[in-house]
Amino acid sequence: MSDDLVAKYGDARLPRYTSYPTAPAFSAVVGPDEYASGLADIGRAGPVSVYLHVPFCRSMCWYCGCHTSITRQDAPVGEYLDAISQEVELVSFAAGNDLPVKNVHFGGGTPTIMKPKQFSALMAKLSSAFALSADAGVAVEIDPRTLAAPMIDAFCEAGVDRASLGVQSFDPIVQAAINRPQSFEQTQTAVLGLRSAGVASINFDLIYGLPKQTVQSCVETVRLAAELRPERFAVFGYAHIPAFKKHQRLIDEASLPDASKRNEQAEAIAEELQKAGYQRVGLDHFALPEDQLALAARSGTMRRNFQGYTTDDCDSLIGLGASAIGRLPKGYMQNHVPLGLYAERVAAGVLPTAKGYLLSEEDDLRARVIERLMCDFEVDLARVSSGSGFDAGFLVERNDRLGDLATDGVVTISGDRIVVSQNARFMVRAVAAAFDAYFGSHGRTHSKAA
Ligand SMILES: C=Cc1c2[nH]c(c1C)Cc1[nH]c(c(CCC(=O)O)c1C)Cc1[nH]c(c(C)c1CCC(=O)O)Cc1[nH]c(c(C)c1C=C)C2
Ligand SMILES: C[C@H]1O[C@@H](n2cnc3c(N)ncnc32)[C@H](O)[C@@H]1O
Ligand code: MET
Ligand code: SF4
Repeated sequence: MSDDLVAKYGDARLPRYTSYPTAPAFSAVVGPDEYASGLADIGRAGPVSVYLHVPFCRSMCWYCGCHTSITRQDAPVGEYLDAISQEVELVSFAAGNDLPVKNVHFGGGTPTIMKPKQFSALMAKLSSAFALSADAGVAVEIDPRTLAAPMIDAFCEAGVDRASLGVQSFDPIVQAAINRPQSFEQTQTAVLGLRSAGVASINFDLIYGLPKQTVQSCVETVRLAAELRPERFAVFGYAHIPAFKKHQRLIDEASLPDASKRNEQAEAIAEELQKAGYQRVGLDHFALPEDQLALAARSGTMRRNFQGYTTDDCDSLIGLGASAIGRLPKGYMQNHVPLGLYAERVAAGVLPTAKGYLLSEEDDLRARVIERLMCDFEVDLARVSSGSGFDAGFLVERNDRLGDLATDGVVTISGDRIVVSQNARFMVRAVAAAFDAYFGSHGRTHSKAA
């Protein structure tokens, strides 16, 4: 790929397409009533997944783009868990209390900030409020610095089978520049503990493009991380959005690598992971060849949702907790972000839905096209549109952005198939954007995250 094309499509401020339309399109058209009616309809649509957001951490990582707040005390966490428990009741009431649940995902913030008893109580609450299947998948995002042995026992008891650990970088110079000291031993202890509890799939999150990060530093982090043999890696480009995330102002912008250095780091990480036996999956994930995600990627059954790439095949996702996003067949819904407002709504017996988006049939078709592109780097428009009442050909006609991408060799279009060129895969978000009817219309810039 020429440098010109990299500059034209690779460095654009493009969404990561964990949903279509993307979150900036959400508005107050979806509120508690709309959500309740959607919940009343899903009982018959097959099993659902549940995402629970735990928006607390013990200390602030300066790069963090997640919805979280810092607390040294335990009381705010306990009060929040009471609220989430009430929300479970409200959702269960609206959906009918026999809603089949196949997957549970605890994200954050830092779910491991909960006491083991609090975690077990929350799992018990889910079991009583929903028809939680005995072999339900349970995944937890973990900060290795706050994972203690009793919590691992509670995970074992609850059937946790997947864990995602925040690693980011093992380089002490980078760690100091992002306020996230974390020794190799802390991460290793967490991995060994989780393995002995039978957790079958472990993911590490890594970030490149951090302050003071170099290619060499990235490569060393990967070498150390690969020694611990997690099944998967998710590798994010640092998204610097100080206008939204005030604490990112603590990061010295002069020490941030520029776009070409970021690309070099991303490539070096990919190369090192592949040398260590990991396969590239989607835009930014890597997995051991026998891992479920790698299998799903090879068979074209991988999915993309708010948690990134996934093997979760449920059509609906119930989001619980402040800022949590859910998806029902008719659209997306997001809960209030401020903790006080969230808790107040729930205490008043009202679903804490703040905003969302109702999908038109055309949106639904575009969402499926974009999901296949992000997962498979190709899409068969005829296959995706079959049964939708649309001839997806209209997505290609008069599509100037797609035409440009084809002229530039980023994609090839043959009949109904659109294929992203092998050496242009890192530009897949630009291809997805060519199918995004709202691209550029929300007046918000997305991150430079590659
Ligand atoms: C696990 C941590 C999370 C990451 N993103 C989210 C969570 C819970 C969810 C989220 N973060 C933002 C939004 C947009 C709406 C808002 O209320 O601000 C949502 C739904 C803010 C945000 N985070 C990133 C960016 C670029 C933005 C805002 C700008 C935009 O909408 O594009 C970057 C970012 N956050 C996470 C990752 C992995 C990531 C970039 C690679 C984690
Ligand atoms: C959930 C995961 O998201 C990643 N993460 C959190 N904040 C950012 C950001 N600003 N840019 C890129 N990645 C981020 C971390 O790797 C974390 O572990
Ligand atoms: N908070 C955890 C960590 O940073 C999990 C990933 S970030 C939501 O380690
Ligand atoms: S990266 Fe994880 S631990 Fe750090 S502030 Fe964000 S949510 Fe908390």
